[in-house]
Formats: sequence, structure tokens, C-alpha cells
Amino acid sequence: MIEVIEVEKSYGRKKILKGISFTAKKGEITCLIGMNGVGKTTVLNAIMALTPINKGKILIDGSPLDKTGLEKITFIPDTITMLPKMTIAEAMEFMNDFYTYWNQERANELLGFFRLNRKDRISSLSKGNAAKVNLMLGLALDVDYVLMDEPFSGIDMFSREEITNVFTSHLIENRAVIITTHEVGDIEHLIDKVVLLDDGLVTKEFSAEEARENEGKSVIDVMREVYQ
Ligand SMILES: Nc1ncnc2c1ncn2[C@@H]1O[C@H](COP(=O)(O)OP(=O)(O)OP(=O)(O)O)[C@@H](O)[C@H]1O
Repeated sequence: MIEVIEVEKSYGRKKILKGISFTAKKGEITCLIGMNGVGKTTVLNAIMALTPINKGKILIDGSPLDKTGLEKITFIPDTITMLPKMTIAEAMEFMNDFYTYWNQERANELLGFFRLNRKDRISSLSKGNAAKVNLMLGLALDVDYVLMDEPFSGIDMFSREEITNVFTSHLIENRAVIITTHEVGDIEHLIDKVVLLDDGLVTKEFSAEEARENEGKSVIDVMREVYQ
């Protein structure tokens, strides 16, 4: 489990996170939802220790973040970080050389799943295919925790569909996934847990299924209540 406990973060004098707490469990997709600029990426960066926090704690499987904890997590940023001149095959080789937990079999399966051509250059990819390569590179690591920053942002409907299909496949099962988004739309049915962020705080953390079954509310219904 990832536990984010009372985390505070300022950039200069601007306080972005004012004491954020939530958990993300294995076998669940946790969705961090909030308007643009609320601090979703900052939360992911804090979990990955890419940005120092001012207060609070982040625990991975009960322990503070250290090198071992970080090796259990993959962070899939919202833009591809591979060199544009690389082919997909070269990007895969790079990941294989760099990461102990790279799983070539899983990478090949993801390539097939997304119908990607390993000879294509990163620079020649459409936005949708670049997003798929990005996901393939992150998901091919055999790690328990997957952080995805806006995986659906700015891509067409069919690519979105293919990407959502990955979430319901065995390629994800048993991992803890944290996704950030500012629009829930067509991923609503995939989400197990919702964490709503507003003005530096978690305004609500709830199970999507419980809201549906107990209150007959969709995630969007709950968001309307909280934000309006
Ligand atoms: N390195 C930085 N230095 C200063 N300010 C920053 C830095 N990174 C982010 N910010 C500011 O912190 C706030 C939160 O940014 P963040 O990217 O975490 O938001 P977000 O919720 O992910 O937004 P979006 O949905 O637009 O991606 C924004 O006001 C942003 O301008």
C-alpha cells in the first residue's frame, strides 16, 4: 500500500499541498481528480521523491520511501521521455539495460495489445501512439505500484478505448495504480477509489462502487456535489 500522510508542499511562498492524506492499495485503481493546477502531478512527484516535501510522510508497504521502495514503483509521465530519434525497439532496449525489473515478454504483449510497430521512431508517432508507447514502457516493468499522470490527456477516442482496455486486463491486475485526471468521463467504470483534491486538500476519498451501490451516485454525481 502507498500511504500519503498529511503531506504539505510549497513552491516558494505558494502552498500547493496543505496536508494531503490518502491511500492506494494493491488490486485497486485509485484516481486523483482535481482541476488544472490543483497539485496532482506534485503529489505523484512527491511519491517518487522527485520533489522534496515540506511536511508529512509517504510510506510504501509501511516503510518510508528509500531506494528499495522506489524500485517498487513505476512513474508514467504525461509525455514520453525517450529520445525522439530512437525507434520503439531501441527504447525497449534502453529500458532493458536500465531497469532490473524490465519484463520483455510483457513488453511484447503490450506492443501487440496496442498494435505498435517496433521499427517506428518516437518522433514519428501520433499523440495516441506516443501515449501507448509511454504506457507500454512503464507497464512492462514488473513492479507493484504504477503511477500514471493524465494517461488520457489529449488523445483520440479510439486510442482512449484501447488504453482503457489495458486497465481491465491481466497486465494491470494485483498492482496498485494511481491515475491523475481532471476529467473522469470514460474511465469512470475502471476506478475503484476516488480522491478529490481541491485547494490543497483532499475534499473527499470514496469507493466508486460503494457510491454507486449505496447511494446510486456516479463519480461525476459526487464530484458535482463537492465542487459546485
Ligand atoms: N517546479 C515548480 N515550481 C514552481 N511552481 C510549480 C512547480 N511545479 C508546479 N508548480 C505549480 O504548482 C501548482 C500545481 O501544479 P501541478 O502540475 O502539480 O498541478 P496539476 O493538478 O497536475 O495540474 P494539471 O492538471 O494542469 O496537470 C501549479 O500552480 C503549478 O504552476
